[in-house]
Amino acid sequence: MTLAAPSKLGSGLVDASIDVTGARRTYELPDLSHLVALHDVDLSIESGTFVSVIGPSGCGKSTLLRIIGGLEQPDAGSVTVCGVSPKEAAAAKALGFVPQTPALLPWLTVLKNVTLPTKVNKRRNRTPLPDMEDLLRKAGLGDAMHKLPLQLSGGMQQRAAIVRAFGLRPDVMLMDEPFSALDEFTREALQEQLLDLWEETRSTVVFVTHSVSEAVRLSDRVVVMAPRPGRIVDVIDVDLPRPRPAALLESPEFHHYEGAVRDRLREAFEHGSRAGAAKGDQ
Ligand SMILES: Nc1ncnc2c1ncn2[C@@H]1O[C@H](COP(=O)(O)OP(=O)(O)OP(=O)(O)O)[C@@H](O)[C@H]1O
Repeated sequence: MTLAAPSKLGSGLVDASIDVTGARRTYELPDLSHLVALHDVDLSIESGTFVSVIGPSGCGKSTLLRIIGGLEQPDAGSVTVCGVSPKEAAAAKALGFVPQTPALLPWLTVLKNVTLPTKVNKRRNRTPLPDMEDLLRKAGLGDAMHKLPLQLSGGMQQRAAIVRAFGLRPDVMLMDEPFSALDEFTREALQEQLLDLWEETRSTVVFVTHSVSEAVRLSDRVVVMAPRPGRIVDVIDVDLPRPRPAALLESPEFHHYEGAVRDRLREAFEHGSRAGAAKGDQ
């Protein structure tokens, strides 16, 4: 399903697309050998699309996310976000980031945590910011907004972190395994809330995950990566209707896409193991 792009971006930039062309990232290791974390990666993401990135551990998912976010530079190739360099996009406050752990400030209430970035970040040409209390209520945190993070479960803290990130109305949202520490049911509930928030904001999302069902449920497209060297081996379009309630996970159509992603992922794992064995890895 192709989603309509927002008519005007909050950051004032033109179009919330992402273009990665021929990106390569090599790390020098302590023994002076080189590890190719990303090898000639090409990826085009249309504005307003939800894209998941999945692949075996060490295949370069987080490296790709960091490069898109401007936190690392590729050794070769180019990256544009909203038509400009990642650093320019970050400076225009077009980028949002949700890490694996919520990283809330422990001495501030949930409400103060989520409103702090909107007070700190001065933005030009921005569309009005959402009512954060309303967003917290929609995320099921209505009764928790005046509590401190330590009084909340891990799932509630991560929900607050997601509200905080979406509250800035970023044009592009980068999410690095935000639900990895949560149990399956909390995870499913948060997927639903994330989709609700995304329906409102229509940010372009790049979401790193190890879960096949999570990738299929959330995404318009699933990018499958393989390691040694880190690269994209397939991009699978998920043509399922939205909204996608939990009941959809039981449907034959959903299982079809899960099977397709799992097959490609299995190949990526097998290739990674062969390449590792050839190099003498354990
Ligand atoms: N700063 C660094 N210095 C050296 N090697 C690095 C560095 N950052 C990442 N790597 C290596 O690059 C490869 C890709 O790492 P990356 O974290 O992008 O993988 P990933 O797919 O996100 O893994 P995971 O699923 O385990 O989080 C890995 O082999 C990792 O050890």
